[in-house]
Amino acid sequence: MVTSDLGACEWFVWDLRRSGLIDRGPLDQIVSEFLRRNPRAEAPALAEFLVDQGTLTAFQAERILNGKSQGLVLGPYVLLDAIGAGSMGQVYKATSKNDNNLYAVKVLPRRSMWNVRLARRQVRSFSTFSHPAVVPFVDVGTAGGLHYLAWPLAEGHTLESIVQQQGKLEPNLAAMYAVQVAQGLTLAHQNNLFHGLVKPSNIMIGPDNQARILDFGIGSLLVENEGESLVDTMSTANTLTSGLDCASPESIMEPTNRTPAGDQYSLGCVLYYALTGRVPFPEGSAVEKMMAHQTKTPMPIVELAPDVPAGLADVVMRLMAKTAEERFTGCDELVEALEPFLGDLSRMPGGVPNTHSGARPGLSSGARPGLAPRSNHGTKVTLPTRSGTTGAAAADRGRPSPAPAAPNVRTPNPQPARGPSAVPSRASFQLPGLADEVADTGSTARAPTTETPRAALPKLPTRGATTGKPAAQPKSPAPQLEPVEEHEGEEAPAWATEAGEEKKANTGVIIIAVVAIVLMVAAYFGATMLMK
Ligand SMILES: Nc1ncnc2c1ncn2[C@@H]1O[C@H](COP(=O)(O)OP(=O)(O)OP(=O)(O)O)[C@@H](O)[C@H]1O
Repeated sequence: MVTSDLGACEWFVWDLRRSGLIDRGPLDQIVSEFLRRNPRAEAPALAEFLVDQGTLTAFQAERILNGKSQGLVLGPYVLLDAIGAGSMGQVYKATSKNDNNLYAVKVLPRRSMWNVRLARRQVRSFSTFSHPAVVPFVDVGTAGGLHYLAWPLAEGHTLESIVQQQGKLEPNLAAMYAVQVAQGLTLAHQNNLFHGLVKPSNIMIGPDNQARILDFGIGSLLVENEGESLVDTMSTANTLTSGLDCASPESIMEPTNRTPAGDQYSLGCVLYYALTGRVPFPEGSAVEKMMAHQTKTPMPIVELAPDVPAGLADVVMRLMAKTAEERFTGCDELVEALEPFLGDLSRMPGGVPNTHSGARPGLSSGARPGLAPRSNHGTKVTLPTRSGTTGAAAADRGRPSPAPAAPNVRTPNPQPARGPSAVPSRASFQLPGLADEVADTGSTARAPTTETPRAALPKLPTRGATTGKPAAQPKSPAPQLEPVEEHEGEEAPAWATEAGEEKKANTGVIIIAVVAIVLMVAAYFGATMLMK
């Protein structure tokens, strides 16, 4: 097809070709067929047609209509949708051309400092073991000036969102999730990997009721130091601040001091949150929270949740001991300590996962072929085998439904048709119903996740609405990285650099705030020491 045949759709088709989403032959075939039947069609109509018949996802179509055709293919990953924005960057749902599995791909803003060699070493570490509770860090790369990290896509809802919506959990359910996480951590620790950022938003509860630890690998990379860290200091500061509610005292004093014992402390905070519906130190500024982790005892669990067994509350307090020596000798000992509180889990909706199974039903990508079998890591808990999976929670995270795609079209399309669009302009186009769903990488707003909509959350046993304060403080918008390193010869996708200028001013303020926080903490402890 020659360009002149494309009419008003010309720019869109050119951008689509440039995006790399679809091979040119099949694309031209589909477009010429569409224009033969709709000779006066504008770009939005063509985009809608491509979405309807499964060639593009709504996310991809909107990007291209808005002139953001680059960066939709990163290495082997074809971005399908935006999942959410964290402190380091934007996370996308993607499919890999290598294996057609679904992945969560975290894209760092352009020019952020990067040490791919260290990250690749991390990836190799995760290839040596496998556990149902560990979502492994499987890939890193750089494409089109952007750095990306990949994990298999985990289905379900984060523990944070479940507690925010449904309130504190039944003690035995909270204990079960803690056991699952502790089992995963045990194996990771045995493989010389710690997490470093354990918190409720990093625990995904699958439709099979299996807890899965997200973001494995990031914490280690933040503390790696071979002259340069993985990411620039702004990214590190953002990530550390976002994890403050569950940060261990020692990691607050020295951010590179992240250890298995620190993971225990953080898991203690997570368990406290699940049992009470609030984090241990919900009040105050970042500095006050940092000090509270150092010096204060959280409100007793029994005051917030009288039905939590005293022994279980004791386990949480031991996990949250101020010094590493006072905590458990390891997460395997923790599993043993939690075992008596599992109670009768067989009546749980959706059943209970068989924690001894190597299968990973809630991971979209499944187990990686060639992984070593899961080692015996001293787990003594035997939970009843689950009788069935509700599956409801997986609805919007599932694989793309087979689409009537054109032959040889590379990208499967999981998006249903969204109805007619009346918005003709390239600059403002948004497919109906998606107006606020997609955030730019450069945006400071936290985009919604692809979690099942709140109304459709699986009904987990809880103890009614949370009393007192809200279950979790709404997170402040994630500040973005200041570009610190120019990668010569790499073309930056437009969508990755937009709004960068606007954020430079904010970054300066954030740096000053971080420095001020550190100085205040130092001054506080200096004064305390002097008074003693
Ligand atoms: N492997 C994964 N599978 C499914 N969803 C994921 C995966 N990893 C991350 N997500 C989701 O992507 C979104 C953004 O994650 P990200 O880790 O960047 O931010 P966060 O954990 O919410 O915050 P922070 O960056 O402060 O830790 C979250 O909703 C998270 O649940």
